[in-house]
Amino acid sequence: MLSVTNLVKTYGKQNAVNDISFELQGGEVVGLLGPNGAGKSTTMKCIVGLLRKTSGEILIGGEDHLSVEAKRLFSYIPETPYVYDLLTVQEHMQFIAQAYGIKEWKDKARELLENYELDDKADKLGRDLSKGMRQKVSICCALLTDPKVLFFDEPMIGLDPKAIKNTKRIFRELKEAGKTILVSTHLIDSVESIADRIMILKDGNIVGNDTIANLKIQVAQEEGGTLEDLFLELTKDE
Ligand SMILES: Nc1ncnc2c1ncn2[C@@H]1O[C@H](COP(=O)(O)OP(=O)(O)OP(=O)(O)O)[C@@H](O)[C@H]1O
Repeated sequence: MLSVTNLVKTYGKQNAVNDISFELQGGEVVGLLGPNGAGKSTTMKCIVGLLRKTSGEILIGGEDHLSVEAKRLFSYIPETPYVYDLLTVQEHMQFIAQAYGIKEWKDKARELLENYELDDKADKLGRDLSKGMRQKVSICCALLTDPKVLFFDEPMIGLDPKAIKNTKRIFRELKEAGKTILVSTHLIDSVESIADRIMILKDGNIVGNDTIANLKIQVAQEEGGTLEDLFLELTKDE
C-alpha cells in the first residue's frame, strides 16, 4: 500500500533522510520510532508531499504519492496541528466533507467530535482553540474522510490522558477496519499494543525494522530487557 524506495532528503548539505527504503502492506500498522532529529517528520512530510524529496520513489496504492489518485487514499495528521483561524470546529468538518465530496458526514462528524469532547466546542473558532483542541480537530478532520492509509506524526503530543486513551482505542478500531497506518512517535508504549512492526530511524537511516514479536524475542534474550532498552541500544551514539 506504501512503497518508499531510496528516499533521500537533504537540507542544504545535511542528509536528513539518507537513502531509506521500506514498504507497508495493506492493513499493516507500523510505528516509526527514533530520537529527536532522526528524520521521522521529514520522512512523513516527504511521503505526504509537504516537502519535496531530493530523490527516490514513493508510491501510495501503486500511484505516485503526488498524484490525485494517491491523495484520495490517505490522511495526514501533522505534528503541529494546523486549523483555520476563522472556521469553527463544525465548519472544519463541513469544509473537509465538501472538499472530499462526502455527502453523509454529519453523523460521523458528531460521533468524532463527541469522542474527542469537542461537541460543546463545535461553534468555537479555530483561532480560539487550545493546542490540544487543535490536535483533536486535526484528528477528527483526518478520520472524517475514512482514508485507507493514515499518517500520524506524533499524534499523542499535546493530548490529555483521556484523548490519548481515545486515540489508542481509535487506532485499534482503525486496525480492525483494515487501515494501513504509519505512526511516528517517541512513545514506544503508545504503539506497542497495536503496531505489527516497528521501524527505528537514527540519523536518517533505518537501524531497526522488525515485528514486535521478533523484537520481543530479541529483548527476551537480554535479562530484564524491554523494548525501550532495545530502542536505546539501537539508537545510542557510537
Ligand atoms: N527545515 C529544515 N531545515 C534544515 N534542517 C532541518 C529542517 N527540518 C529538519 N531539519 C533537520 O533534519 C533532521 C531531521 O529532522 P526531523 O524533524 O525530520 O526529525 P524528527 O525525527 O522528526 O525529530 P523530532 O522527534 O525531534 O520531531 C534534523 O537534523 C533537523 O535538524
